[in-house]
Amino acid sequence: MKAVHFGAGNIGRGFIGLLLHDAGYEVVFADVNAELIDALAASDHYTVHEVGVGARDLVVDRYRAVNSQTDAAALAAELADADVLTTAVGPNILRFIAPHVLQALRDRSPDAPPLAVMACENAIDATSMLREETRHLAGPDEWLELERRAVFANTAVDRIVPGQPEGAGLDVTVETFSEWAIEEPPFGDAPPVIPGAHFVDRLGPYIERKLFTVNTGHASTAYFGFLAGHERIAEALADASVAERVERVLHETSALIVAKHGFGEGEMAEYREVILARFRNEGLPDTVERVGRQPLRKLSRRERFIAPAAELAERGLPVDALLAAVEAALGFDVPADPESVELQERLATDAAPTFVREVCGIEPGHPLHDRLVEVVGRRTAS
Ligand SMILES: NC(=O)C1=CN([C@@H]2O[C@H](COP(=O)(O)OP(=O)(O)OC[C@H]3O[C@@H](n4cnc5c(N)ncnc54)[C@H](O)[C@@H]3O)[C@@H](O)[C@H]2O)C=CC1
Ligand SMILES: O=P(O)(O)OC[C@H]1O[C@](O)(CO)[C@@H](O)[C@@H]1O
Repeated sequence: MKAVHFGAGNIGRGFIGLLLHDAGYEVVFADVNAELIDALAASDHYTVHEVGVGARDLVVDRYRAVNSQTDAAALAAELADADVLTTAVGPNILRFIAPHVLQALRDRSPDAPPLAVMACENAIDATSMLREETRHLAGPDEWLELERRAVFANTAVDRIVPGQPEGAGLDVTVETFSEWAIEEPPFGDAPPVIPGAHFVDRLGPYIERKLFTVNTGHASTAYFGFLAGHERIAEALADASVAERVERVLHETSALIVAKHGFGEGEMAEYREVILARFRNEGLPDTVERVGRQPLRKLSRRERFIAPAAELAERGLPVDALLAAVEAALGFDVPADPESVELQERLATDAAPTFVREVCGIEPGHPLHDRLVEVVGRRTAS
């Protein structure tokens, strides 16, 4: 069994690559980072170091590595007979993976079992996004033939993998917790066997609960923490004023998850506690700058702040804490993060309604619109 995994970064090596390896797959890492690919190609194993209760050191071996930018032939050869294709590259990068998926399907024997394609990104319906990009490249006639050669399944991935310390090499430090939920129905009665993952009938409730709790909570901690002058996430949450604002945000998003998906209030309270304890893990050298990275993506319509706030506003439920987190996100000024630089430039030039429409995707007339314009207007120059 072979899996080609795009993105040999933190989640790629520290989570998805590890679980595929443990499931018995020969893993082929594909990445555009030449230094990383060369290091992987020159090595025969790396170690995933867990930190937290019950931590273990886990060895990953039997992998190969291909530079997907410069070695198209080797990549195509690996993909042609792969069983599984996964990604952990970032949602904005999926469009660059689509040509490889298309090539893989063109080269695949029509008689081979379908390729299982699973995008493992922090985004709702990331695999569907990848499928749509691929379909678009193929055109309608060819797609009719090619789509039978793959199964596209959405997934939700949860494991905190911080930036790695200098000198760590290929080894990755991760938290002990991990969850990889995969929607089962697209596979019919033949889902791939990945013991570390779990298959669910409906992914929607899981991914929304995860994104609007783990990711909303983490990003809120990062933005409130950044403004309060903290460097690390654990340190930010030790600040009572940050923790209190994060908890208020999560009470709001939990109200949506309870109302929309039927999770119990008690169950959500426990879920929040587990998550906040994960963020407080002192063993994770996680920074507010990493967790707050790419603020424009995080402020977009289907993401962790605007999506729950919009739905709460539509239901007439409170959004004050979420709006406070949005305001904090607008103050994320990190010169090393290109999206943060663009954010600050837009705040200096855009009128608030323009920003709200173009960045947050909220149109006039939406119940969130006027309050969001007011919040953004406090940060814009005009
Ligand atoms: N780090 C974390 O704690 C978690 C991250 N995620 C998600 O996983 C995804 C990856 O995140 P990380 O691993 O943290 O990022 P990362 O930056 O460590 O890794 C991303 C990798 O993708 C590679 N890449 C970029 N463009 C590429 C391309 N065109 N083709 C092939 N590879 C390419 C980069 O070179 C890099 O090695 C993101 O969607 C993130 O939201 C999800 C859960 C947890
Ligand atoms: O690129 P993003 O969306 O910030 O993804 C990384 C986030 O995902 C998480 O691991 C949660 O699963 C957080 O640690 C981290 O903030």
